[in-house]
Amino acid sequence: MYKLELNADEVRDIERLLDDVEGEFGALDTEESLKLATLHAQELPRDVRARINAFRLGELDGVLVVSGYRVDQERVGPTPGHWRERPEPSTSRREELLLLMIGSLLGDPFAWGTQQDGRLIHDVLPIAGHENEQLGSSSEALLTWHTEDAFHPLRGDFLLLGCLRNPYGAQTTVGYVDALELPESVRDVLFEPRFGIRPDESHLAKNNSDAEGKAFEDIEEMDRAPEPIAVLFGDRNAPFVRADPYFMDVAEGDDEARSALDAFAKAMDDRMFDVVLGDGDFIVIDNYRVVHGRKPFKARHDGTDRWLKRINITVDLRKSRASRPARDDRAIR
Ligand SMILES: O=C(O)CCC(=O)C(=O)O
Ligand SMILES: [Fe+2]
Repeated sequence: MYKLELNADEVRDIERLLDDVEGEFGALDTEESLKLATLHAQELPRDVRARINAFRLGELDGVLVVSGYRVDQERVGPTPGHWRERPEPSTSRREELLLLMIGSLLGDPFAWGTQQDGRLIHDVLPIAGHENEQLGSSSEALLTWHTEDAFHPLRGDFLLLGCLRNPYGAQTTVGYVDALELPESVRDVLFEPRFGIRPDESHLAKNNSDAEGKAFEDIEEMDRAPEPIAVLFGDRNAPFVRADPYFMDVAEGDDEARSALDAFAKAMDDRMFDVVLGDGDFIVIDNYRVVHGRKPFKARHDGTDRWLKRINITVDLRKSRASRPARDDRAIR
């Protein structure tokens, strides 16, 4: 993990930049705002930009934590009980803007029409009733490690989380695929398209307000008949990963693929480590090189719970153009 600890000058410069530009933005999830965020990202401190660029190019390892930014807890106010109930206008606009600017140094933010009602900026917080689900909004269940949106060919290249608060130190888990020592025979099988990944539950109709339309039909189809894909791809010696074992299957009778997947999952389980995000920490996860999850914790549901902001970043918006209704619509539908 690469830790970028902002020094006092950098924190001051970032605060000033936010002060100077915040007023130029209307709603943050418009094309206009995203364009502006890309421009203003170039005014972040030089060393911060240099490190994020090195990260983008894969020079650093696949997890970057930027810390030192301070969150005004009073301004942010109580953690909502549901992502639908987040304050409007947002009380954490500055943090959302900083998240978008960091993301803009890596690529372009995009949304899913089938997740959190198509919002660009997600709220990750414990929801009463979801305690034991395989969802970011669970708490008492282990959120098993995964590639973000592993089931989808248009999944993000990078995942960014900005931590507003985490009073009880709930642990995010992270694991590097290139740290795994796998027998050659297992590696061979993992490079073959013999694994199906079903959509995780955040994309299901029941977890969205309005679940009509083609996008949800596509999700249903991916759930019914997931396309066989390879778990490892790219360079044989430093492979990329695409996996979400909780939602994975192999063809009936393909015992070789089943045992390769089990060996892979076991090797990854053994190498996962914890990252506790603190107030004002921003974590960037390379969604091709690293898997992530979250350990169980006890939610309070009293306005003091852990609260993260989340965005997905693609390095090539054009890949999803046919799945977005308009050039300036960032949601895959
Ligand atoms: O809560 C966390 O630390 C991570 C949750 C997660 O998997 C996600 O937000 O994609
Ligand atoms: Fe995730």
